[in-house]
Amino acid sequence: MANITNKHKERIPLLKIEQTIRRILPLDEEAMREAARRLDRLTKPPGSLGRLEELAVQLAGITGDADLKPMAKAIVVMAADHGVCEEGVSAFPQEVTRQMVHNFLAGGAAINVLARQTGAEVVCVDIGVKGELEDDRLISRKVRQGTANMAREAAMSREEAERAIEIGIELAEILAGKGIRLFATGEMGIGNTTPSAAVLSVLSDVDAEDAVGRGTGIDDAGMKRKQATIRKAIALNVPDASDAIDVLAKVGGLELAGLAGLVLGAAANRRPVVIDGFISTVAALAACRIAPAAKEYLIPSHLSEEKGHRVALKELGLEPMLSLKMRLGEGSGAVLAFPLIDAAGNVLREMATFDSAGVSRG
Ligand SMILES: O=C(O)c1ccc[n+]([C@@H]2O[C@H](COP(=O)([O-])O)[C@@H](O)[C@H]2O)c1
Ligand SMILES: Cc1cc2nc[nH]c2cc1C
Repeated sequence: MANITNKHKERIPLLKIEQTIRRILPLDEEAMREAARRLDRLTKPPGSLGRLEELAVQLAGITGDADLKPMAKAIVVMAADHGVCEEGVSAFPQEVTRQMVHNFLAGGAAINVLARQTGAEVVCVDIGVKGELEDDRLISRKVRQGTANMAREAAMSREEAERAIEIGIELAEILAGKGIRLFATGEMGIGNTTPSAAVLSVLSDVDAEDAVGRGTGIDDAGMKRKQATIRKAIALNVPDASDAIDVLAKVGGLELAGLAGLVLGAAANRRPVVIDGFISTVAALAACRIAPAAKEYLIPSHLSEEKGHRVALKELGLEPMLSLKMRLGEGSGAVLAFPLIDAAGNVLREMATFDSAGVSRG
């Protein structure tokens, strides 16, 4: 079992994580072969639909069924705060996290607009926002009131990181049980590009400079502070690169751990999960270090402008489908990939074959 030491085996949260890891199976090769055979009978030169064909084969492998059905979709937006904001690493104040949660719930954020356009549900989760949030439409799963400042101490305890992962797993299970067939990762957390860069730096063994970007738009002096803060946090906390849960706990964030759990839960339930920008991709990377088999369940969406995103995608071997100069987060890029994923299913389901249409093969 990947990255699980005996020392922690007795604990209940880890048992849940461990059970989930065991449930993540390789893709169904027979369903993939069947989808590929069908694609080759359709009225087009073989392979001419490129990425759409790859997507169709992957979806068949994930779901175990070459009859691709229309998919109910949900974007899970995990919101949390970051003690490291004390170091002056974001262009925006911390209270924007809570304010944006209200905006998500009221339906006024970019993710709400884009989700409506694709008929997808936005599920907003408080996994660690500072302050109280009372709203029936919010999924309240606060693990703690934001992380601690990782430049001074561990961002959270191992138990808290495990709890956040478990919350992500549980949400995937609940939503899958309610008929959701396609997941997307989304997040909101002022300051979260800093822990994301720290986690990436440790997991991919790259220098802070290559992992760090401007986030919400910090200036050059802020960039230098970000790099120095990440180096300091890593030197102080000494995260174990071979143990992604340790890395998430020491220099990560609650929404990062929650999204890692969502990826694991989606994969264990044989559901594809569309990965948004920088923060989401780092969370997916952590999930794949916990359970390498989860990788096959990931669908990349866009290339974020955030500098470290390329590094994180490369580490996962993922090639984004869109490049829109976006750097918003919230799941906005992932949702924009939904029509492409639907298109893959539609061509497999609806296109005529050479035989049925009376078209000659080459
Ligand atoms: O998804 C991305 O690639 C992305 C890139 C830059 C910023 N963000 C969003 O901006 C916030 C983090 O930026 P910062 O500067 O506060 O670390 C957080 O709420 C993210 O959703 C998101
Ligand atoms: C306004 C605002 C909206 C966001 N959405 C995701 N991250 C964000 C950061 C800010 C600052």
